[in-house]
Amino acid sequence: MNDAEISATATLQPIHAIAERLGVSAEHLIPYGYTMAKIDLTGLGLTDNADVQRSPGKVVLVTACSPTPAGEGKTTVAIGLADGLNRIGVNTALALREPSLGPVFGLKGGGTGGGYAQVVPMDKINLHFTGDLHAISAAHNLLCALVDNHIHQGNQLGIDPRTITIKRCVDLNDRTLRHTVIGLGGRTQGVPREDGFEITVATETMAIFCLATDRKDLKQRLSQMIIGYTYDQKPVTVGELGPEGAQGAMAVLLNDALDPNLVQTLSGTPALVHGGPFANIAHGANSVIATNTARALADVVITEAGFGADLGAEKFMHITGPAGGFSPDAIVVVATLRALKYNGGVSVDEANQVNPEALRDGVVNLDRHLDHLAHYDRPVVVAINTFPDDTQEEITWLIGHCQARGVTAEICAAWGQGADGAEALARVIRDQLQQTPHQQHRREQAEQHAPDPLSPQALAGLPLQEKISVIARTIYGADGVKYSPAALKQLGELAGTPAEYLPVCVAKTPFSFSDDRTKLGAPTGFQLTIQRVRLRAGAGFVVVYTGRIMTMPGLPKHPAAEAMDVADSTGEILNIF
Ligand SMILES: Nc1ncnc2c1ncn2[C@@H]1O[C@H](COP(=O)(O)OP(=O)(O)O)[C@@H](O)[C@H]1O
Ligand SMILES: O=COP(=O)(O)O
Ligand SMILES: [Mg+2]
Repeated sequence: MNDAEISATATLQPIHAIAERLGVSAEHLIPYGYTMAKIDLTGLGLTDNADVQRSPGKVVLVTACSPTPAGEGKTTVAIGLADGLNRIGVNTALALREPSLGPVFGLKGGGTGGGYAQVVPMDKINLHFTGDLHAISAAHNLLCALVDNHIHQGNQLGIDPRTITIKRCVDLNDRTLRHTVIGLGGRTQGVPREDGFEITVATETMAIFCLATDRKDLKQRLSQMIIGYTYDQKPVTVGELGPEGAQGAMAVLLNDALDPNLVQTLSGTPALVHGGPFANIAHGANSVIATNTARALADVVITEAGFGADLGAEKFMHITGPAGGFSPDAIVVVATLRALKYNGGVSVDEANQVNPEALRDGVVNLDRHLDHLAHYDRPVVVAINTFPDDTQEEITWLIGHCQARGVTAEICAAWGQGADGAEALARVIRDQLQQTPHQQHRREQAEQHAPDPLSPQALAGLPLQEKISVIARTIYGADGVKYSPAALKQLGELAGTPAEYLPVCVAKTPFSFSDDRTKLGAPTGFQLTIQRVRLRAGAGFVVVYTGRIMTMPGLPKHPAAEAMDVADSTGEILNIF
């Protein structure tokens, strides 16, 4: 059976039974059908972030080596690991991102795991779910409309239309919308200007939705969003649009979405699935509201950061965690034989074949990710996500390679076997968590030692260009950083302002440590090229765009949409994966 058939034929528990596993009674649920709900944080008294910090659960971050275009199974392993931990008696919940329709109808497919390690009902979660992505798109597009209306109605703020920094959004891949001209048709049609679209998950509204700790913080962050600059180059914020700003109206559209979504895995593990930025063009983790709600309700929270550790895990450490007040108590790095062989120089199609030489050549990619993660002084475990074609010899070799460098490696067969396939990994993680000092103790320890250059506190103290240099050299293996004239000008405008010490969010290809997607493995002798820089004052970070990265993906030659359909008689969704 395929993922959708496994999901459709599974017996799901009523969502109130899943909530009860977290100690949440039905009165604090906002049902979306029988098997999905939002948790009513206000009713539950969990709206104040401080409530969470009292007795928080431990956090396990799932990251990966550099992936093939199909992805290497972080979501799948995260789900399997959570099922495995519950199976061995550890009270565990998941905190994951919700899928974007871009990949669902494009190349990669859904974001609900796979095989017997899925959050379900997979078709509903991958499509409209509880409407959050639509709400975020509407809130962001309302802001864009209010900005152009302000200019049309006399432009009292003196906004220079050529400097508007926000673009309209849609939660789809559509390259033809990257560059548009709006306001055509004469005096009553608005003021003509260049515009374009970003995919919703790349917008600052999505980033703010995922980094806000509560409703008040959400509105504060929204009000700080910079929408453009005046003719004398002063920043204009959302808070200046209209007498009270536009953040209130945006929050109205986001109000219902802000409560985290609750669903279940095929094994009945509670899963909070909420917010969805990608990790190549945004910060790549689910909402801190979902992670902190899960921390308040479970002993262990398994969460995932997108793409490889050079992207999602780095941003989790330096953006998501500090915003949410948490950091990982353990880190799981998903590795697959196919991804390592792909990094060893074979094509995606050949990567599933036995090829010890390519495996040996490509394992340098995993080694560089492990070198990076060692800087965070957390237990790191390699989870080998096994595929049907994998051979025991190559798996044994990889386990031995990891052990030789002092890193525990364990097989995860959750895709094919569900919780059964993740019990061994779950026992390894349980034992690691029992050994690691909890977050508070670790903070005390950190204060006694000189911080690692990649530690959140050390990196936070550096100005932007030094931050970029540390990340490029220490994580990516670059010899240095090259800036375009535009990037240097934009950095110059931020120098001397509070933005100069904000975290950086690197927008980069996920396939290479460099900004050239063809340089696989562990490339050396390269410069990281920064094309442009954008302040996201509401999200509280500065996005640095490298290489040719785009914030509106295109559809592939044969998008997944081509095979999709609905069964006439039953309305069943067909060929979604
Ligand atoms: N062990 C496996 N065997 C076969 N397919 C897998 C396996 N692990 C993951 N997949 C499939 O690979 C794709 C990517 O998995 P996913 O968990 O979304 O990866 P990531 O979160 O790293 O992008 C999904 O279609 C999933 O069903
Ligand atoms: O942002 C990317 O997420 P995945 O790596 O889970 O596809
Ligand atoms: Mg994923």
